[in-house]
Amino acid sequence: MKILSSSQIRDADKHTIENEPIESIDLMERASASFSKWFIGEFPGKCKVHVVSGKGNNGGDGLAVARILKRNGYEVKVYTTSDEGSEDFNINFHRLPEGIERKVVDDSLGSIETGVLIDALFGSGLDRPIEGRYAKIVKEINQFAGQVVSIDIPSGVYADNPVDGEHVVEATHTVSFQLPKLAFFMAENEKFVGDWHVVDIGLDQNFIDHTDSRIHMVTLEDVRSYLKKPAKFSHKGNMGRSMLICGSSGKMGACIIAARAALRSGAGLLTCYVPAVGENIIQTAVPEAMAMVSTFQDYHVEEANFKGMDAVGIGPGLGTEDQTEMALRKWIKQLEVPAVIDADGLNMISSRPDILKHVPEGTIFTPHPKEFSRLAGEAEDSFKRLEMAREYAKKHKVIIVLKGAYTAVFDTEGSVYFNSTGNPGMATGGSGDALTGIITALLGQGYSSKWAAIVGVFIHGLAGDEAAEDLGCISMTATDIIDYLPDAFRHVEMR
Ligand SMILES: NC(=O)C1=CN([C@@H]2O[C@H](COP(=O)(O)OP(=O)(O)OC[C@H]3O[C@@H](n4cnc5c(N)ncnc54)[C@H](OP(=O)(O)O)[C@@H]3O)[C@@H](O)[C@H]2O)[C@@H](O)CC1
Ligand SMILES: Nc1ncnc2c1ncn2[C@@H]1O[C@H](COP(=O)(O)OP(=O)(O)O)[C@@H](O)[C@H]1O
Ligand SMILES: [K+]
Repeated sequence: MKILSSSQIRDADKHTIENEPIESIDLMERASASFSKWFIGEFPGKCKVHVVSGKGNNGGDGLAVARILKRNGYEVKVYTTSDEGSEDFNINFHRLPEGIERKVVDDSLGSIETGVLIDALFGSGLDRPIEGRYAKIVKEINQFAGQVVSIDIPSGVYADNPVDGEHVVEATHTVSFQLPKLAFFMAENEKFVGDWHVVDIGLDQNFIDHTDSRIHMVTLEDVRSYLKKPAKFSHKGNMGRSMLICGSSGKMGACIIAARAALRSGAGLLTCYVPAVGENIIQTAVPEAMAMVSTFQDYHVEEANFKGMDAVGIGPGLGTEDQTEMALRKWIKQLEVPAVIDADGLNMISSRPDILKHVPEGTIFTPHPKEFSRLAGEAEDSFKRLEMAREYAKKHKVIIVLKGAYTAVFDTEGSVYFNSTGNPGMATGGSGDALTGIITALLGQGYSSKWAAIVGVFIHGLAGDEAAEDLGCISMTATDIIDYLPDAFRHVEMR
């Protein structure tokens, strides 16, 4: 699914009006009906609804929603900041039926104690920080004890840019029209956006498909169409010979997690290259994997032999000893197969950036934001980090998997793919190691680097979601994510 900017959505809006054709007021009615349908599903008890409308089209949506909800049996009160506004606002203002209490407010809504509040103050037309009387209204909205539902976008949030004002609505839910907005994927907007939902308002899909956007959200359908089905005559030798270079004294757990995740992701033959301390551990904990053992006891020093491998994963539990760093340099120089580099592997590259020039094109880096800032520098906000990661991936010809609540995969051409699975239960030690194992296994099975990363991240999050459903976010561990990988793969395979 594409993510379009505000101006691209406005173009889609205009195009739909001219080509469907549909009157602008009827498109507003369709959007408001879609919102109302969502609202009625979410709040089936006919609660009291307070609709706060600004004078633009977002406010116009609010007025139409007020009318539709009233018709559906809700007790509705409307607060407008003006009795006149955009053309479609005016039409909907006059369409408000009897029985809806209405109030034109200056800087205060008055006391609102119960019910649900709908925020239709500002939408995608916001072009400056909220101040003055509007700021006071936003303050009151945020003091309201009940749930707040924002139409299209919380008032004060920009779709494509960081928030720049102090006064921003903190919604419980945001119901966005047609597509999600880039702002929803940014960590600092979580408290404004709340849970977000998308409702279809029938904008021209063909126009959207032909609109040039390099920002995507990965859906189940995308992953389904890229998931490789094992061939009938496949055998362990052609399901990928993968190697994980991992482990050091005290960090063998990372290696076990990555190895188990790789095996649950279809790795045909898996070899774990470990320091001597890890031999018994890995052979006992993961009997399906072969062990290649370095001569040194506690950490990696040796040159690994990648001969016959289809894919390599480097990083889980490696540590950052000087000798391991020298070994990493050698491994990278002799890499001839697709590789994923994680954790300490990335930290060593950060401290010795000259290693970067030896990293083959298409290698996957999987940093969390802290590791990314070590690689590329601190970012002021998530929007800037997105641009930095995009530039980094293009410049160094690597795939960046920037991990977080919405993990983003950046390809070498400047496109970014936001993941749509996963949950806070995955914020637990070892879940990144599981991801490295999954991606290594997919690389070994012949997925391109880009799709190994996109599919791997999606499956990893989906396994986390399945685990959370049974075990809850608080108790689940990285091992649980691995245990639910079979469910996740089956879920994607199901047609
Ligand atoms: N295709 C779609 O997605 C569809 C979209 N639709 C809906 O339209 C919404 C966009 O509507 P919109 O363009 O009228 O903008 P909106 O946000 O209501 O603002 C209006 C005015 O507010 C003002 N203003 C701005 N900032 C301000 C500030 N800080 N403080 C004070 N005032 C400020 C500014 O006027 P100014 O004061 O500058 O003259 C601006 O013109 C969209 O979010 C969705 O809900 C649907 O109806 C149909 C299909
Ligand atoms: N709140 C969250 N929602 C969804 N996924 C998350 C969340 N927090 C963490 N994750 C996922 O869990 C993994 C954590 O990886 P990482 O930070 O490397 O942890 P570790 O080093 O402990 O393995 C990433 O894939 C990340 O996307
Ligand atoms: K709004």
